[in-house]
Amino acid sequence: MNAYSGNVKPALPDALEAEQALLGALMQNSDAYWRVAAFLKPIHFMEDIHKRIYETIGTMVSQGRSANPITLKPYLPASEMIGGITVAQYLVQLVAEAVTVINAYDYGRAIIEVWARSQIISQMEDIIQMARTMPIDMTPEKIIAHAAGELTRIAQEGNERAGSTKYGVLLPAAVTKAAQDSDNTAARIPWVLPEMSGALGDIRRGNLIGFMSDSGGGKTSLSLQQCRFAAERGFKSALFSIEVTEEEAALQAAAQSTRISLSRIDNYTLDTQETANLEREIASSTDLPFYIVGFGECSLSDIRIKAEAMVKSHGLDLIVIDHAKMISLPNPKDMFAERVNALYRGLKAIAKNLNVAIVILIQRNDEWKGRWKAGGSIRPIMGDAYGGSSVKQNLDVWFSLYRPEPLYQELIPTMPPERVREGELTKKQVMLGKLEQCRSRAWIINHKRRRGEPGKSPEIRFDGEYTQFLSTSEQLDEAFEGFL
Ligand SMILES: Nc1ncnc2c1ncn2[C@@H]1O[C@H](COP(=O)(O)OP(=O)(O)OP(=O)(O)O)[C@@H](O)[C@H]1O
Repeated sequence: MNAYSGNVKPALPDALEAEQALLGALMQNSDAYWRVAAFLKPIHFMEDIHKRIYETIGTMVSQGRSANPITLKPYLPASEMIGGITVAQYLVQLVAEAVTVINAYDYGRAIIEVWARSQIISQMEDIIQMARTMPIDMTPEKIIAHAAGELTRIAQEGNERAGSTKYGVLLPAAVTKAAQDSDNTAARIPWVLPEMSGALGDIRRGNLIGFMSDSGGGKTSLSLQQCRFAAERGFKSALFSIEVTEEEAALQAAAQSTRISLSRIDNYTLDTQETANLEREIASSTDLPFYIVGFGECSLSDIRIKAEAMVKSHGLDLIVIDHAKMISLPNPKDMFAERVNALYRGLKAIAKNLNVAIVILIQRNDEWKGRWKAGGSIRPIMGDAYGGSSVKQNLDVWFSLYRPEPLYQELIPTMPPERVREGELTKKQVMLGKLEQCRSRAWIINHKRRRGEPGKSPEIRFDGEYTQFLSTSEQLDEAFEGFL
């Protein structure tokens, strides 16, 4: 291929072809990006236009979009000329001449090796120059230290690029990091309720956490509590609210922390004491790093842009997104399940790239009603998720908030009258008994925990007046679990 010869240094001629072959392969099959993404960065490319193309491909693929000459064109200087053709024509040519996507990893390795060689050469030229001229503020020791530092930097890229560091090299670093993290309380964000930390472990940066419940189950309520709780401990937290307005969310958070009835705040029918408490809450929340970000209908890339801007401007530790069903799905031509998976993959990529924890709220579907009619349990299972249980693979932690009270309240009026023998209870009476048993009770059901034991289902409390979840030390015992 000779459409674009660029300014490759004669001593290192092979990078250009590898760069072209890799970009062509990535535009043929965007999934191949993940074979190189862990070690290859735009700066490793020699050609400036290749850096831009690779960076743009990375952004699009991370958002779950496919990257090809058509979709990339608006983000590149398409009409600019290179080697006698436009950038748009060059993209098409790269795809047409791509040999295979199977070798994407090898092309990536070839690119970074040429990068490392050129870095070594240029560092050595600087060192030689420094040793020859010996500037006034330099000593041989300083030159050696500088050279060692630069070579170590290049070598570290080498380790990363291999993507296959030896166990014996990796282990000491992993042990040191685990020890540092265990001492470093700033590395992990605690859950608002100790029962949740016990069942789910602390919240870790870079993780994508799925939080499922029925509509009205309490996702928004618990999320507001969580964000405020984390912010009080210095973790910068944001609720990306797609469903409720910023003002509604703020009032609900205030009801929780002041324990003023939410309906009284909503209607502003407050007594003097409540007004004073609300004023105190306003004063004490001024410096709290708790952000409520209102969205209309939005896409994954809207979320990425907002999150990135917030990370850059004031830093961010935790983002809760309310909720998955409100985000428009990428890749309209694909099957539904594949599109939902692309959404979760994109969210995971944002969490990892920005080093923030993301909690995505997941609406539970109504399939439990069919199970109940067939005599089954109404407890949430993974298949109840919007998008199905396959979303599990992109989640580091996945739990349900199970609050049976509103579910029984919904079912009981639908039950037909029934004749029973004297002394026996109708099914409706049995259900009413269950409803009484689960008033103000809720459970955290752990579906998946990448690091730790799954399977715990601790009980918590819900106080509807303030839409506030509270701690309890009780566990869901076997007998009660069967009963529900
Ligand atoms: N402004 C309010 N006034 C009174 N009760 C409220 C208010 N907002 C929420 N609630 C109640 O709090 C409970 C939990 O609601 P929440 O909005 O947290 O659930 P959710 O899981 O986020 O629901 P959805 O998915 O439908 O948004 C529900 O029973 C709801 O009726």
